[in-house]
Amino acid sequence: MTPEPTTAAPASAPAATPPPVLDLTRLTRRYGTLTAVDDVSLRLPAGARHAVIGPNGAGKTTLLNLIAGTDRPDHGTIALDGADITRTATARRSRLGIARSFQQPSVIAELSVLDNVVLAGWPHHPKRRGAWRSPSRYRQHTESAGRHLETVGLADLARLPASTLSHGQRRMLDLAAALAGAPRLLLLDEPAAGLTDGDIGRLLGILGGLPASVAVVLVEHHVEVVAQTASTVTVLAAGKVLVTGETQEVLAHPEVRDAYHGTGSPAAVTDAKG
Ligand SMILES: Nc1ncnc2c1ncn2[C@@H]1O[C@H](COP(=O)(O)OP(=O)(O)OP(=O)(O)O)[C@@H](O)[C@H]1O
Repeated sequence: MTPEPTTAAPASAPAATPPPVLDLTRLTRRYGTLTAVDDVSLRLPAGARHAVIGPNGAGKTTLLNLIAGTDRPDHGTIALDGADITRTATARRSRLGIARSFQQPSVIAELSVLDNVVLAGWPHHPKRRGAWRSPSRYRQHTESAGRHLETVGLADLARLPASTLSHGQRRMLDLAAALAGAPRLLLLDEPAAGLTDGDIGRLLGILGGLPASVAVVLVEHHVEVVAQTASTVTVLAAGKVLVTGETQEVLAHPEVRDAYHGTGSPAAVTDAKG
């Protein structure tokens, strides 16, 4: 049931199959006697919309940390577009196209909303070293940051200090900052947590409008957000993959409902924490 990369090879001259954008092989992370991520394998094609769900403590954030490089596996490998990045530093992974948002938005409160996005995108600028000294490059970069703010609905607040934003707006700013590097792979850690219904509607619109070239790994307790955003899902339980498959199929499975919510009742799925 693991999603495989799609190919469009002509019958006469088979083209090389593109490597998965993300290929996790037997990833394991232990903390003392606890195995937080246990032998997890997953392959995602370019542009995938994949969710990772499971109960609290299942290992979802640890898995994102391993992919982003802020934590290291005890065993297993991670490949991005076919290149092994298991031992690649976090900053390099970021420049290779891995971006993430956090459970607690990583916003610099003293900077303006716009400058938060400018700063986040700066390491990805092809001529970043002398760019502050070039007004045209700075303008180009600032315009690009402005477009990301438009994407997340914060363009009108660009000049305000980020400290003035509500929790929901900070989450959107965190998302704009993650998009600033034009990522190949976007890791989202509970983007709907603490959002109002209105903010969740906005978030769904933003996630639905992400470029097809960006693959998304979404860790989320809010089942509606998972159902509307992800076409495939992995369920983690105690660090292990319980199942990977099509979202509707996986969410409807009684065993998943049991493992995820401790009950097989359908109501518990739609009333999921979020
Ligand atoms: N740095 C750490 N040191 C020790 N134990 C850790 C560390 N990070 C995570 N853990 C443990 O690993 C397990 C998995 O944690 P993780 O945060 O990945 O789960 P999760 O599925 O993201 O949970 P939640 O849904 O509550 O965010 C938990 O038992 C947690 O206490």
